Amino acid sequence: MSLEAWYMDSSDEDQRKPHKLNPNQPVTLDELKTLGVYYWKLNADIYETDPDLEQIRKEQGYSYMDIITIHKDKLPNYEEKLKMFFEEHLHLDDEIRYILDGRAYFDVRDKEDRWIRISMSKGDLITLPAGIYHRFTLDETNYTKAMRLFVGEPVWKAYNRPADDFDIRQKYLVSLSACFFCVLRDDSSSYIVVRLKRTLSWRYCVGSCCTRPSSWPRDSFSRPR
Ligand SMILES: CSCCC(=O)/C(O)=C/O
Ligand SMILES: [Fe+2]
Ligand code: NI
Repeated sequence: MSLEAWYMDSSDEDQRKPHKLNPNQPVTLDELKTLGVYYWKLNADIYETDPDLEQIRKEQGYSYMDIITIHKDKLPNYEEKLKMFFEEHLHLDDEIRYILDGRAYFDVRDKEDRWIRISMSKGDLITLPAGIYHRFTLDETNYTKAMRLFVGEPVWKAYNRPADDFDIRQKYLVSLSACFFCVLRDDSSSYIVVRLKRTLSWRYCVGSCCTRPSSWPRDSFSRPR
């Protein structure tokens, strides 16, 4: 099964509840991709030897890895950390998390500043771009075990909102706007537009709109660095 995401209600009830709207307003992987959020499904039963995970780590340069267990009996300063994780914040680097067991929610802001809740369970690997406002919470099962990946030495520092003056935040906002060729591409599938897109946009666009080379599978969410 694929990952599930939805727009959140605005109730102050327990953060661990799903907080779906009524009726539910789902968010697709393609919509998440336009925010710079990428997703892979892996086999977490074989994470120690998984060639697919190895390939992602190699391609994306995720040289650092550790495992965090978030449970009241396992994580020192559990309550304090959960509170910190649920404060709206950004990081200067991508946040890459692979759920090995249990469940959790990542909430991200969309372009209109609405909260999207991403439900993560065993086998889900997600990347949140540097500069995106987000937060994390356990769900009502109160347990998850996650692999944390990082390019180079990890920097865990979180900057709580407001952090709009940070360069990384401004860069992220720029990356949200689609380039001319991508707008053209989405409006037309004619041969000439597809050719234009292939020859120009991937080379020059800095946006999250055109980050997938044609050789990559349609359902792959990998992106070149
Ligand atoms: C599943 S790891 C804990 C959450 C975290 O590290 C973080 O930065 C949330 O935004
Ligand atoms: Fe683009
Ligand atoms: Ni974070």
